[in-house]
Amino acid sequence: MTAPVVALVGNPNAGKTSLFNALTGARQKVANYPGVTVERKAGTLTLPDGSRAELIDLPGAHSLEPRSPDEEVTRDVLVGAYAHERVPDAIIAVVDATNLASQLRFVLELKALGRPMVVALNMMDLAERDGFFIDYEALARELALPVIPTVAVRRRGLEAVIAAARDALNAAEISAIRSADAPAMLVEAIGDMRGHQRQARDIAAKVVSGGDANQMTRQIDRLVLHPVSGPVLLAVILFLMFQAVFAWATPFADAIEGAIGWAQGIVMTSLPAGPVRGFLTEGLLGGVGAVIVFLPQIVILFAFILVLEQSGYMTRAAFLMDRLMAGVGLSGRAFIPLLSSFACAIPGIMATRSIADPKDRLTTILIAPLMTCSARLPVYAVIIAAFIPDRTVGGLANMQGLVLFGLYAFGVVGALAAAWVLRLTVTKGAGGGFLMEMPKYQLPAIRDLAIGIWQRAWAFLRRAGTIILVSTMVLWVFASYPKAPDGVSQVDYSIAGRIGAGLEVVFAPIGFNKEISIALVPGMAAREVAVAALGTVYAIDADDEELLEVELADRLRGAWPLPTALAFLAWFVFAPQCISTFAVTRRETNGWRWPIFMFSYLFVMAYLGAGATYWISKWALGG
Ligand SMILES: Nc1nc2c(ncn2[C@@H]2O[C@H](COP(=O)(O)OP(=O)(O)OP(=O)(O)O)[C@@H](O)[C@H]2O)c(=O)[nH]1
Ligand SMILES: [Mg+2]
Repeated sequence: MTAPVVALVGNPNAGKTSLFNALTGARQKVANYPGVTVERKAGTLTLPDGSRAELIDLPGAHSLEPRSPDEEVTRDVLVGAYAHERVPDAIIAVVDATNLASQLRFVLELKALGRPMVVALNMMDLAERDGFFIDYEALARELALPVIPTVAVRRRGLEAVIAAARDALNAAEISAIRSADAPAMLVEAIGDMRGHQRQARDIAAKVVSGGDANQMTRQIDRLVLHPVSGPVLLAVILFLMFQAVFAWATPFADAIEGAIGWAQGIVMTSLPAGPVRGFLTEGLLGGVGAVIVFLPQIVILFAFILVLEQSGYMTRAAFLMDRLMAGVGLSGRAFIPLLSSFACAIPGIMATRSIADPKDRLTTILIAPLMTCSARLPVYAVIIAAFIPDRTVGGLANMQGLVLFGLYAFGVVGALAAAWVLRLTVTKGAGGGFLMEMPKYQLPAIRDLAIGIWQRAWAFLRRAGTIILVSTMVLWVFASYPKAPDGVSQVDYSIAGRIGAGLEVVFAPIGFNKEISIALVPGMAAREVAVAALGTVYAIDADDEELLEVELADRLRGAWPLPTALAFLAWFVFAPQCISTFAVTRRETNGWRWPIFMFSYLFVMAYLGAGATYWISKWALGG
């Protein structure tokens, strides 16, 4: 017999994924805002008798009538709309105990599907904190379902949930359920929306007493959402974040840099000159090493983002930005996907599945790459370190941090401008309103934070060890051969140099030299590769001593005029993203049309942006 399938279903942000992770040992993304999970995820649940079940985590939904692509997934899984997938044999309905009154309706709807079901009354700790008293035994009687109080993040109530799920599976004649006509049950389940609503209200009135939903949350929000103090607070938080990225990272980055230099020294003294030594010092340590130096900055940036996500602040930021976003025809819903794009555009584009309106969603997908993904941080950081003085301005702000903040801001402004134009042309249509429940505030759990940071750091290092390493290796070969005769620059003479010379024709008008033109190509594989590529290209043309003594930033400072450096930064603010972004755009929009459009418009924006930066700064500097 195949293992039975159990699905976790419930309203957004009720704690389904937290429960899923606790029950299966998975580490799927959990965050304190609705719409985190947008696809079906499966794991294995071990039942008390040692047998196994497949546990499925689903996107949050409000009902079986989907309002957005992610809610559609939930409905389709429940009714078995996917040919290759079995209808779940049992449902664990996850309910946020502090929002029982509004979430019970969905539970009643699910119950009408006629599948064996267990209710996990989650977030009981918060219900207690807010002074609710919930008579869950009475609730079980009213629903005629087992109700288990749980605290997913403290692993409370897990055994009871598993036991109840097993009982539900055992009691049911599974084969009979499997053959039941799920779509017909669905029609019936949705049919009685009004009745469910009334019944939900009646039940909640009977079993919930006391409690002031979210009193603390309301008090904090008075400050955080205030028309004046709200935006000020948001600006302060963002300012601190970018300052910290430079200020706190420096000692760690210096240590990593030191270690790389030390390793280069060892390789040089212990290996004879030749391709192996060349690759190790110029490609691996000079190239990939130049990227790894930015690990501390990535970690700091993510620590900030994770704390903001977990605390519940992110949705408030979305709310504060809503006016601005509505002004360019975006819905407030677009905020979270755009915010995720600061990590990487790929999860950002996936997160647009929680946007109901198709044109709204398409616009958000198209502008997501303009949000500065973390892969661009190394690019910005190396140029800033080389060209922007490490000075304090106005007594408290570090200039490098300010410039970094400015670059992120440019990306956002570019995105808003692009959205505005798109909304008037290609994705014309009415914008949606702001429909998003505000999550309760919570202190982030240290363990979750640590896991989140570790996952990001590890993902970065893995990229360095795979895609960045391979691209750098290829580039090193192309830039090292054929061998140049004495007195001729190796890079100029190499294959990469000749390709670069060809590209330079295109890029010279915006101030780019041959080395930059070479670096842009592998930079398409992953942004950081541009840094690795510059590291490698300049290392190949440096002699041994120079390689050991001079850091990449200093080498760039010697080689580039300031307008070129600024144009290079501007290019990366707008430039078409990596190949993976186009691949995911193709998947989410079902075709090549939109990814090609995306590439083209970003290319034009980057070219014009970099060109304008180059010529204006050249003129301003009197060149
Ligand atoms: N205090 C407390 N917090 C919880 C509990 N369960 C989940 N959380 C928190 O609630 C937030 C939402 O949890 P998720 O597991 O992402 O919720 P979800 O139902 O999967 O949300 P979507 O995927 O957006 O539908 C996170 O910040 C969790 O840390 C709980 O029992 N008690
Ligand atoms: Mg989830």
